[in-house]
Formats: sequence, C-alpha cells, structure tokens
Amino acid sequence: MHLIKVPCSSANIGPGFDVIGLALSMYLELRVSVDETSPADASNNPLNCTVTYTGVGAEDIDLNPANNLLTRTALYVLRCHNQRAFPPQTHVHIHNPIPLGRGLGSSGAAVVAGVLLGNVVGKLNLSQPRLLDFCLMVERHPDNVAAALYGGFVGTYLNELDPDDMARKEVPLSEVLPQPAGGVDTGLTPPIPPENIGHYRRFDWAKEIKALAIIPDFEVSTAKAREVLPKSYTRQDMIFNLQRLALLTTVLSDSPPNPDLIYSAMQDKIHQPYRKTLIPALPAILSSMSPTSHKGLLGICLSGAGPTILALATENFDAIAGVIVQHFKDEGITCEWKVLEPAEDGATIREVPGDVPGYRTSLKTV
Ligand SMILES: Nc1ncnc2c1ncn2[C@@H]1O[C@H](COP(=O)(O)OP(=O)(O)O)[C@@H](O)[C@H]1O
Ligand SMILES: N[C@@H](CCOP(=O)(O)O)C(=O)O
Repeated sequence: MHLIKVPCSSANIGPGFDVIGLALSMYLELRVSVDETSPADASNNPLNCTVTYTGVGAEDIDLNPANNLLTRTALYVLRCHNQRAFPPQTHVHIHNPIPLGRGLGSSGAAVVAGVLLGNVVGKLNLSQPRLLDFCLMVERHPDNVAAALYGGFVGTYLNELDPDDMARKEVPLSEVLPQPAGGVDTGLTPPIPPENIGHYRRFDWAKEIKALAIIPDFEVSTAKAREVLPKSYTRQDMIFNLQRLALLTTVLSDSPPNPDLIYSAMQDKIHQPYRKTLIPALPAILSSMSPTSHKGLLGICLSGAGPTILALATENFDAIAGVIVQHFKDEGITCEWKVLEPAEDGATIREVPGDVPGYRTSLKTV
C-alpha cells in the first residue's frame, strides 16, 4: 500500500498575492491500494476506484470517484497518459484534517494528492516539474500547490507561454476535469499540460518563527474571495506591495527575527482590503494588533483567501490567539486555533505495510 502525505499551506503571507506560499504541519493523508489480480467490475464501478474518507467534511465530500476533486485530478493525469480508468480494484482512503474553505489550502493539497495518486497508480514516474504542470492545470494560482508539493516557504511564478500553450493552459476547468455523468467515459482526451508552466524558489525560514492559525467557524470559497478583487490596481498600491514583498522573502529568514521589519513586510493593499467584506472581524484584527501591542507577535495577515488569520509569532501564542478569537466572538463567530510549523518536506509518498482501513479484502502492495 502507498501512503501519500500532503501538507496544508498558507498563501500570500500579506503582500505576496498569488506568489508566496508556506507549507504547514497539518497533512492530508491518502492510503492507496490496488489489486490488479481481481477482475474489474465495469458495470458497478466503471472507474475501478472506491473512495472512503475520514476527517473534516466527512458529511459533505462527494465520494463518487467521478466527482471527488482528488480522484478527478488523478483521472485527469491518467487520461493524459492514455489510461481511461484506475487500475482494477483501486481503493483510496482519504484522511483529511485540513479545514475546507478556510484559506489553509485544502483544495491545493487535494490537487497535489490527486496528481501524485495518478502518478503512482498509473506507474508514470513523472518528474517534479511535470507534477507541478499537472497541478497548475487544475489549481491555477501557483502559491498553494508549489508549497504543498515542494514544502517550506516558497516564491512562485508562471512562465509566459507561447500562444498555443497559453490556450491549452487556459481551457475551462470543466474540460480539464470533465464530470462524466455516472462515471461514463466520453472517450475524449483532456488537454495535455504545456511543459514548464510554473517555477518555484525556496526561501529560508528562521527556526524561532511559528505560525499561529486562527480558524473561524465559517467557510469562504476561494473562487468567491477572488471575485471581490478589482481587475486593476493603482501604481501606488502595486509599489506598496512590491516594496514589502522584496523585504518579506528575506526578513523571515533572519535569526533572531526583527518584529518591526516583519510586521511592515506583511502589509498588503491588493487583496486583504477587498476581502474584509467577506470576513467581518478582519479590519479590527489587522488594525489593532502589532509587535508593540502584543509581545511575541511578528506579523499578521489573512491566510490565503481567508477567513483564517495567520499570526507569525515567537512566543505568547495563547494570549495572541485569545485576542483574535475574541475579535471574532464580538462578531458572533467561534474559532479554533493551532500552532503550526513549516512543513519542510512537502508532499511525500512511501510504501507502508497493511490494508486500507475498512476495506473488505486483503490487498497486495502496488
Ligand atoms: N480532501 C479533499 N477531497 C475532496 N475535495 C476536497 C478536499 N479538500 C478540499 N476539497 C474541495 O475544495 C473545496 C475548498 O477549496 P477552496 O474554496 O479553494 O478553499 P481552501 O483551499 O482555502 O480550503 C472544498 O469545498 C472541496 O470541494
Ligand atoms: N493566492 C490565492 C490563495 C488562495 O488560497 P486558499 O488557501 O484560500 O485556497 C488567493 O489569495 O486567492
């Protein structure tokens, strides 16, 4: 059996909208087994795949492999390599502790896991850059998927592709991940990703800095949080963010950390001000908390598209989290909070002994 582990991630870290990602120590886990000695059951299970799920969102996540984001992504990878379905008797058990729609990269982790799943069951042996190409065909901003795939604190960029490749990359998601009714295969080949869609660069991270995630009890879909953003920005606001982003990539590696520099480097004018309409307590939190007012705090921002708040800190986690939790409480919103660390390894895959939990037969290792 294969065990695939993919970390959650916090994108943007203030000014690095669609650029910066930080992989964090909360992991989506997949246990995958294949029994190619058993016959395929084409009438009941045309995609040859059974999905089980535990963890966050167990009541809501669609376990039909034709609809589930993770298995659809794997199927996309397989179909680009002329494999129309999973190998016979594939079973995938998903264990997901990452809150959904909270700005902690649950969809990015699911997409990375799906690409790794397609790669392993299809025995495709794709390179790391090619895995990233497949991820970027599904989740089109690179910050979460690059952090989840490669690990650590990363900066990402997309290449300027030639017009044909650009057109392939921009086909609607419904064509990349067609949703066949009842799993019936349309026989169409999906768009093959262009080569080298995106790249990443890893930055150092000071060992003293922990990431405090304060997770409100409501969802904001990333798609919705992108719709509230303007189509263009003033030169002044772009320069404001670029100046801070240039600082951010190095000040978070300084040991000991410099709180005032980090606080300044995490200011943003291109996404957070527009997202406050979706996250009631955001303006009060950002305007009232700083290293001067709260010992141990280094900087504070919206995690990804929100609503989670990410506070970088060296100590005093309970007190800092308590203040943020109270701001949400004042708006009638409850929260949970966690202290996380950078997930340096990114996504990993290894063979482990045993059966997929709850599966009915004994399965051989792939
Ligand atoms: N493990 C998973 N399996 C299947 N679908 C998932 C999984 N994780 C996330 N998703 C899908 O991604 C959606 C959340 O994505 P998104 O709005 O981008 O928020 P975020 O990535 O910030 O959590 C979920 O509602 C669900 O549809
Ligand atoms: N750069 C993206 C990041 C979205 O992250 P998520 O964790 O909320 O999916 C954005 O800010 O829209």
